[in-house]
Amino acid sequence: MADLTKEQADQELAKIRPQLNSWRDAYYTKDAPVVEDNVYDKLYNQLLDLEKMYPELVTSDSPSQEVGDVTLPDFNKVTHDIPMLSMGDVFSEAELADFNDRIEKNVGHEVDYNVELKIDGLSLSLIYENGILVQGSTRGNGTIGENVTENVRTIKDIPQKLSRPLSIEVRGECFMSKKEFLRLNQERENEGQQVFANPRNAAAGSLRQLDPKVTASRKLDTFMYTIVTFDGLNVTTQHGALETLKELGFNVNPTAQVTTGLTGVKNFIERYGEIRDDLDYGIDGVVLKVDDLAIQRELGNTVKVPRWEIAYKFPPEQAES
Ligand SMILES: NC(=O)c1cc2c(N)ncc(C(N)=O)c2s1
Repeated sequence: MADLTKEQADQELAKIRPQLNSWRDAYYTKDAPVVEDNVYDKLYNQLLDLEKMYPELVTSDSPSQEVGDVTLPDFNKVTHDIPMLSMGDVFSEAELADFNDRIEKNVGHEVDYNVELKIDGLSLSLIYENGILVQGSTRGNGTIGENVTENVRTIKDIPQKLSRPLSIEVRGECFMSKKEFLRLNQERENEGQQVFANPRNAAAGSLRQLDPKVTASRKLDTFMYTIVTFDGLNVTTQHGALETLKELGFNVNPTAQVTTGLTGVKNFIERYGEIRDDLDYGIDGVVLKVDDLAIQRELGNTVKVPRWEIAYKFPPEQAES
């Protein structure tokens, strides 16, 4: 490529990057390559030449910054600036009442809870810069997770680009539906491979894959439920955060409800405890979160878990006879 001035190179790159990204997204996320490899490679090499000429023009959403289909010997690690904490568990209504009493004593009044299903999957963090997905990672030990960005790009319900050019982090659960779990295990059995024990293991084994093409061959889903950083967002409650996540293009579980104190929580637990087997995704409990985000911040976290949320756990599902 004849030497271009920096401005000419910048203009060229502004055309080449989105074209390569859309071709790559089609390849990974829609199982539908739209160009021959040699066409993609030719344009990709033009991008590399220009970025070599002017390294300062490399952007985080450039295809050259993604690992692409290289199979890594191991995952790159990421540090969670805000730790991905686990959550306290309770197993009875009495313990739930104790949790509520502690909160009311701490804040001095009754609080609203946002009540959500606890999805039986694995935690996922997604980071967007100017609305572009730049990193997907697992929880890991809560502080150090695995970089699974290329794998995340193959999950169809995760937006590669937000409906607004926001720089935010969001978190949720990656899971495999019971239907996909049965299909995958049948396929593995037909191929003489070991089957997965349950949908959660299958989801973890599919997301934590070194080869994104393997992840792309399995149908993973997500329910996003937390906005970690709120730059450019006016969100004051957890139920408002779920509405905003939906507006931004994320998949959000539709069952969440706001209750005043524990009123209604018992019914929610009983209802979903009864229809649990009919859902196409696994749940292992119900999560109560103080709905007001300012009160969440006031309550803060203990060393290990937030004070403002609790998981009410269902008894383990009866293994299918
Ligand atoms: N470890 C955690 O903090 C959470 C874990 C989960 C989970 N597995 N499913 C749903 C939610 C939710 N709706 O908030 C949470 S929160």
